[in-house]
Amino acid sequence: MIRVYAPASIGNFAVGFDALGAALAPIDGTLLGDVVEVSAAEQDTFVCSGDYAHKLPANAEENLAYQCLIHFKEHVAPTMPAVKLELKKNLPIGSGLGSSACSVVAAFAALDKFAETNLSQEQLIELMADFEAIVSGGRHYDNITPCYLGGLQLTGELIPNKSISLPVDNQWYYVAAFPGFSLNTAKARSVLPKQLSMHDSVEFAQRLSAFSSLLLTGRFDAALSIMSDEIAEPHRAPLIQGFAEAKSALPEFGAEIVSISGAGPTLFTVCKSLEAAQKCAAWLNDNYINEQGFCHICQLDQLGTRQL
Ligand SMILES: Nc1ncnc2c1ncn2[C@@H]1O[C@H](COP(=O)(O)OP(=O)(O)OP(=O)(O)O)[C@@H](O)[C@H]1O
Ligand SMILES: N[C@@H](CCO)C(=O)O
Repeated sequence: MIRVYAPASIGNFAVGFDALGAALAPIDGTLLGDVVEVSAAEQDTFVCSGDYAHKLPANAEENLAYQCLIHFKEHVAPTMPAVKLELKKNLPIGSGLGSSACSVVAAFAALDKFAETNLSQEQLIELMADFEAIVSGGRHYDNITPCYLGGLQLTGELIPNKSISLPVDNQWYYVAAFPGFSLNTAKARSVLPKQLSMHDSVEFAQRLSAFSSLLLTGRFDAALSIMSDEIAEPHRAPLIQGFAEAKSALPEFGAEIVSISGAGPTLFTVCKSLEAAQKCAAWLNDNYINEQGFCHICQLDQLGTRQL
């Protein structure tokens, strides 16, 4: 049997709309992500279990992990014998934590291992991005590649091998707070402007290229000083109850950056010490999340998708 874990991720990472994403590892060792198990069976079987299974359509055909299995059998490994594929759905849907990417990445990585198809990294990433595009209302890689490869990834169609890994300060801590309600990614994309002015396009290019270069040359504080989301956050913040209040309250507790993870409603902070992250997490627990929400202090998951 093959068992694969794929981690949650922060899409956009503030400065890189659709182009920069980071995989998350809670520092308490919690596995914040989906697990897919593939084993031999008499006939193809799909099982969806886990804390958030009941939030997905009851019909297997509408489940992305099952769709990955069908696609894999039809187009990648037609001679693969029958399997049982179980998705343990541990991430909330529409959370901004790359939940659909997690299922897709875990499913294709597990199937590739089980069938020994040895797809190249780029082939797998393309396949994963095709499926992510089905539900999110746009083809973007910023959950797929960090989830698959780990770390912080500068990623997209134009980029050689689809992704370049960027370093971060290993003293940075990230607080990820899911408030407990969902925000559909396609809806959160529909509120964005369809076009950017010349000024905004140039500024976006400058910010992302400078941020990446500063990280690559180890100038981490300078990178933080220009880390802000001028593209998506202003349009999405009004959709997320409590975000504006959190954004103005958290710097007092040591948050260097407060922004939206992916399409939201998960909020993330970057903090330069564990103590600051703990204070931010305490505030978020008291003020941002409801009974269905959760909050984790994280560092980056450098391993990405792996066999358990
Ligand atoms: N295995 C799956 N995991 C997540 N969503 C799935 C899955 N299978 C089908 N879906 C459907 O795909 C849609 C995912 O919606 P959406 O893109 O808003 O969520 P998301 O990927 O969880 O968001 P985010 O990337 O912000 O975490 C939902 O309609 C959900 O029912
Ligand atoms: N970059 C995507 C991530 C979706 O999780 C967006 O912001 O819409």
